[in-house]
Amino acid sequence: MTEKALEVRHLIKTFGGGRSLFGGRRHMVTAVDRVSLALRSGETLAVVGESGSGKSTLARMLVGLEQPTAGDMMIAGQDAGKLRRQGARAFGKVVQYVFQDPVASLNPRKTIGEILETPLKLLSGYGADKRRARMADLMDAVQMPADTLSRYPHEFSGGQAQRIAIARSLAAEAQILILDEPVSALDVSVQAQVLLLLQELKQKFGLSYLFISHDLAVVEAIADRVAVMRSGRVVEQGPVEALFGSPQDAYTRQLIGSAPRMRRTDP
Ligand SMILES: Nc1ncnc2c1ncn2[C@@H]1O[C@H](COP(=O)(O)OP(=O)(O)OP(=O)(O)O)[C@@H](O)[C@H]1O
Repeated sequence: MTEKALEVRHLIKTFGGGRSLFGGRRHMVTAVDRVSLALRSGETLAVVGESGSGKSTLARMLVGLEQPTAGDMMIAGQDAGKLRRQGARAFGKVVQYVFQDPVASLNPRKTIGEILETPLKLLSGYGADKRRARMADLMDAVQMPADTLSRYPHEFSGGQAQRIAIARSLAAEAQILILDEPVSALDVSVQAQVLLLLQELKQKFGLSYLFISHDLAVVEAIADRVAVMRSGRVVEQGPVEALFGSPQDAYTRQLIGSAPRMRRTDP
């Protein structure tokens, strides 16, 4: 893999503008405003900021759920748009997205085995026996029992469901994960366990994480570097110790000042 897992340059996304049905001007929102940042291979880059600062829009553009208004996006050294045009298979083998609400992200009508089967069929090209073995390995990797595969999403707690969603994101053997508030819906004690699991998986499989969060305690526990967003802009970025130790920007200082702390979860 190239040195940079992800890179965006001067990325802009505006919503609205133009004329409404009734002829009035629609209010324009610049959700992402000339953002430049890079996720290096093997690191966790946290993007942090209050609600509405543009974090999710940034993540959604990277995986093609939103189209940028302007700017460049590179994924594993390739233009993101070009990579996506190669199809879901090519794209899914490079980058995966993990959602905030794990239970809602799993199809309630399918067993966990069926849920994992879909990306394995689409992305791995393995036969049935190999797929079964791979599913058992994935459950093992996320520390869930093998009988998980025959059960349904509603049978699991939020933390267990997020482990399963993480297993699904690993099925394609993509090395870049975009984690959009992956522990925000979980209790604090469960958050710590899932963060520890993410750290272990990152080391084991050589993953790179773009970790979106509004929670500085979580970010301090998991990130190598942090980018702070406010009103669509990156106001400060740097290594986690430097950013928390001596924040340069007034807004970063204010965010840190009002946040509870959490211990780091290095395995
Ligand atoms: N589809 C959309 N149409 C119009 N405005 C949007 C759309 N999506 C996001 N926005 C606006 O863009 C801005 C950034 O939103 P975004 O969801 O990216 O922020 P966020 O930091 O992820 O917040 P949250 O943590 O609440 O999700 C907000 O002002 C939001 O209202």
